[in-house]
Amino acid sequence: MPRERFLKQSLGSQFANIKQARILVVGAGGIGCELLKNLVCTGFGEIHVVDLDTIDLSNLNRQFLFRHAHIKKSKALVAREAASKFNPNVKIEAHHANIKDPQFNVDWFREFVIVFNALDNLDARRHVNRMCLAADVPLIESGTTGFNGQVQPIRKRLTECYDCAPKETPKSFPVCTIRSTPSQAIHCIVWAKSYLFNELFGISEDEAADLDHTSDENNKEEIAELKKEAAALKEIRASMGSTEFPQKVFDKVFTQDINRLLGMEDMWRTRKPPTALDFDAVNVGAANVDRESLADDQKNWSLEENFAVFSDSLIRLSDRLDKLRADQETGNAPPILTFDKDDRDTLDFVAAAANLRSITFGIETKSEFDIKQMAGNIIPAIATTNATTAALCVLQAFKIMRGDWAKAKMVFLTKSTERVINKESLRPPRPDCGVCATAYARLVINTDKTTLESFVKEVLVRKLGYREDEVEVSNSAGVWYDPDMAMDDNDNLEKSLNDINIVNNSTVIIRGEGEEGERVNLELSISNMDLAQSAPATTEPFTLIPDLQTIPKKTAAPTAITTDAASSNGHNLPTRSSTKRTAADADLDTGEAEAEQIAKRGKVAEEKKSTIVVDDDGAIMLD
Ligand SMILES: Nc1ncnc2c1ncn2[C@@H]1O[C@H](COP(=O)(O)OP(=O)(O)OP(=O)(O)O)[C@@H](O)[C@H]1O
Ligand SMILES: [Zn+2]
Repeated sequence: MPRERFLKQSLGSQFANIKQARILVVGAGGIGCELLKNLVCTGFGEIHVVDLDTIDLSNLNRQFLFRHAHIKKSKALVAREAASKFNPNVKIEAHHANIKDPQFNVDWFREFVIVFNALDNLDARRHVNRMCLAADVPLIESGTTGFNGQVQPIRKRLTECYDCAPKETPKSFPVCTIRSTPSQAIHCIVWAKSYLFNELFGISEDEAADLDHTSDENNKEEIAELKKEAAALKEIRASMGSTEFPQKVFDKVFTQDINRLLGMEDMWRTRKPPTALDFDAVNVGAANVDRESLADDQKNWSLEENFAVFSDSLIRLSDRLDKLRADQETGNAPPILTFDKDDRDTLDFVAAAANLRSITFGIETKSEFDIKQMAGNIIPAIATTNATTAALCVLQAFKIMRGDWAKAKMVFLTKSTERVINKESLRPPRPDCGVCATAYARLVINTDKTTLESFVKEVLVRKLGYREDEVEVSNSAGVWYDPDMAMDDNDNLEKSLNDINIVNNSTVIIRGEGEEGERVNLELSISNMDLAQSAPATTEPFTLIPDLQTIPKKTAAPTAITTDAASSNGHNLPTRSSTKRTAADADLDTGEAEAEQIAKRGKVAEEKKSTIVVDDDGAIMLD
């Protein structure tokens, strides 16, 4: 069959392995669709794809496995149907589910040769990272933001895991900035979306993720006032549906609250004070607004136009909530509305309210189009970036399938006039990573005579400094001791290590805390003292090799770097290393080292100023 012949020609002896391989793709979105197509065309034997979502109109421009007729259908199931047409020899299993669901347990992960992440959020990425570490399966992590893409191969013990490097988390804003002293359009957008919208139609502001309450303690008085303001707004919510409702809301947030703030003179010593708006004055002007012109979402609306959209969307949303209430079955929680950038009514309200607030604070207003990007944390997803990143994932997978981890690389795609694709060598695991760090030692001990109790008390507590009530002992047969099994009623304590499968040449995992906090995991390889030929002479009933005194402490999962909420869509690319690396270390060097590498690769085409390098994994780099 020609398809197989071509694949054999391009992949050589590796094709047989690829044909047998069972792999997992998590996410069937922008990268996932491209990846699935590549993997299917490459002939991977069995591909599982997991996605929890359904297809949306806005996915169709880049998630090319989906068509208009598929809107509202499961991404995973449609992706399977569409991708299997590329190569009927490949078995594709689709799971319309959350990868965090319990059926996708460690044993399930263990069945795959490689796992590919094609996700869009930190939480799911972290989960898959942990599962792959636990199952000891290689993971190829990938992500894109606009023109930037990144691919990171991850292997337990060998490379950094996803959590070894700090990750960007969406920025949150101090409550006082949002509620009292905005100075940028984004502050007013967050106010409209997370405060005003939620107080009127949703759940209270305390739940909003983009509000940071850490400095509340230092601003106790102002926070108390703000709580009163919110309570007064809740009372106004009760008059929803009445003809006075829009004016009541407007008066409250654009007149009374602003006047209260103006009364706090200290606040405006170094800042430009706001100007309260007057409902009647603006209302008169709004009568002449040409409603047709408001359809243009790239235009900056005037004060009156914002007012018209504000009042109109307020009525539309109130009617919707009223209808939901009327249709509600008794006994259920009261219905609420949630902001959705693609929901015209909610977007109109947030855009107009944000702009009216900007006007009161003398901040430049934004078009509805811009506000949609900022409120929805949208970064344009670029089909070409996704396609290139997916292709780079497969190239890394080939190396991993060959077991050639020395050649596997972290790959970066950037919008650059120099080199578009850059690579870095993979780094070893961070020794104190809260997720993947593990300490290793050999324990020579008499497994017939030592009981679990003396193992915990002598080796773990006395020798290694673990706390008896904070340590867990497990091996492939299960957990034998953990803090919830109190010393007194753990039936295993009297058993010998042999009896609980802690035998010669087996591995025991220790997790837990010492006096100074949580320790990285400890993996002990057991040698039975009677059988161990090299057992050193000792007065102790056991020997640790090396003679560990303590186990390093875990650090918290690093999330130190934050990014503007308006410029992150949760793709959350790990940042490219800023540390200088030696020529031998990195593949990015210029000068002699690079010339040597290029010469080695041997396939250099030079044309005036530009250089094309065909890398050993087939990637073409354009200088
Ligand atoms: N926990 C999870 N389990 C399974 N699939 C997930 C999980 N979290 C995210 N996904 C899926 O990962 C995919 C990521 O794709 P992508 O980044 O293109 O996002 P999108 O939601 O399709 O598009 P956009 O966010 O740009 O509108 C999505 O299809 C999403 O449903
Ligand atoms: Zn790690």
